[in-house]
Amino acid sequence: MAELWTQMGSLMATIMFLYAMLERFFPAALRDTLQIHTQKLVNLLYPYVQITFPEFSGERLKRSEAYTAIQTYLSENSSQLAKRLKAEVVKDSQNPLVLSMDDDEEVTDEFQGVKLWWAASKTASNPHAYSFSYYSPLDGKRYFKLTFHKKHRDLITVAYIKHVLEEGKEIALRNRQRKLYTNNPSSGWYGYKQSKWSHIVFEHPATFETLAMERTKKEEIINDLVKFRNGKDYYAKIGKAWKRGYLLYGPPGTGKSTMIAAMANFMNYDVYDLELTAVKDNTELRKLLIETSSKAIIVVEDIDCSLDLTGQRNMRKERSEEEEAKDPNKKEEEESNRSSKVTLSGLLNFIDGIWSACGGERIIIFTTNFVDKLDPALIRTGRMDKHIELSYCSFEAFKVLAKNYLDVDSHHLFSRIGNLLEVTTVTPADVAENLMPKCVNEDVETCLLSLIQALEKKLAEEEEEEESDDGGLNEEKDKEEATEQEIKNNGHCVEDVKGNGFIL
Ligand SMILES: Nc1ncnc2c1ncn2[C@@H]1O[C@H](COP(=O)(O)OP(=O)(O)OP(=O)(O)O)[C@@H](O)[C@H]1O
Ligand SMILES: [Mg+2]
Repeated sequence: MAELWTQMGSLMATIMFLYAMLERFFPAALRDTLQIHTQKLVNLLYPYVQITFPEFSGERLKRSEAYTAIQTYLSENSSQLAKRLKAEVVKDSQNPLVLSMDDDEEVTDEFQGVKLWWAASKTASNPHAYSFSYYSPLDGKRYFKLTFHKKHRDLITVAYIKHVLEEGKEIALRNRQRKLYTNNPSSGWYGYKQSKWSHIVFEHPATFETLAMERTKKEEIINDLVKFRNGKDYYAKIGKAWKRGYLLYGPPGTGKSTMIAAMANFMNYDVYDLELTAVKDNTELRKLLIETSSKAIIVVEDIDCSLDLTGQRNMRKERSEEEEAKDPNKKEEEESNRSSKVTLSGLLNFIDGIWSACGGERIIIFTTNFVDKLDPALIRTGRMDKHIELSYCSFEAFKVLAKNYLDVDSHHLFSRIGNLLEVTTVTPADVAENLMPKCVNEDVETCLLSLIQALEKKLAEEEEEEESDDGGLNEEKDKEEATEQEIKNNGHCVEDVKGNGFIL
């Protein structure tokens, strides 16, 4: 291919030279005719179209998104074909060292049976140019050049370039280092380089495989997520924003937070852990939403506690004057807290208002220990599309934990554990804690026996509790019977303020 270009190049140069000569020595009328014929000759001899994609574009010399996407696409798809590669350290990537083709290198690609050529090039640098900018427009600029036969013009300019840009962005997203974000208090939003969200690298190891849960339930959730991920066109067709809400509910330690991590890992999404109590008002909530990216899970943990802000504020009002005199700054701070209010309607707007559609491909998850406490408006279908209950440890869930912690699929103690799990209410967190070897040499049997011991203890406690509850009931019953008897014997009975019956 390179040789072909060289030959073509010299031929073109010759034609151009002849054309310049003719232009100089021939009259205008003849020149026009010659120009038309020269162009025809050029088209005949050079049937290729070239498109260049410069690295920097626009007045502010912003790095072109198209260039970055093409570079990523070519690194993944064609870099193994290139003979000369360059290695670059890329920030925020899972694989920090990325290989791409070097300057003046060339690779081929194929699209729907059509062959195309990509070349990485750089314009000659101007030694006399002087600019304050590191990427001077006058200096050597990098660009990609795409060459293809003119008969495929429509296919390439529309479908192929779209495919390359989309694929490039998709690869970059796949290879990126995922982040766990948390919202900053708004007092810090306006400082130098301060943003609304702070982040760290998201590295939670939970997966659906390690999640202790019934297999059918797990599969149902996975299928739901897959359907959502592939549903871009479907959501567009039905005119619905591309987002989905999950409500995870259940007692503490049943795996709600673990499931969120497993979902994020499965979907390859970032996680935005929204601390509602740090959000001043509905406007701030909206601003936070706008600054989330797509392919993200927005989480509000313990939604029942987060929304109960008014109660907390009323309590603050009751600070004594003495305390305020001691610390006037604190008073100011509390005043500002008092003025902060995220309302239920603000939260509902956050979930499915008009702004919530920006960005797309987002999952919103609420967690709670007390599903009955939530306002029905918050969790109605359409808002929280799927309600998932995480409950006490079943035998099936135990088997997943045994595999995770002890690497065993079966054991003669399993049936005893199964029987105990049927009659006790113990969380996967408790089971996991007991399965964890306490010392280096602890074997499987010892760990399982320690779990059995813990389960038996829990069962005994529950039985004792039940008995004492029954005892209480019986006591009450006896009291009632005695009162009735007294009435029969002596006359009327009224209750005092403490509820103790006494006889008139
Ligand atoms: N279903 C589960 N599968 C695997 N591990 C679990 C599961 N449930 C709990 N665990 C273990 O217990 C620990 C606590 O679980 P997790 O934080 O997910 O519970 P939670 O339901 O979010 O509790 P809370 O309501 O208190 O926030 C986890 O670190 C994990 O090791
Ligand atoms: Mg949790």
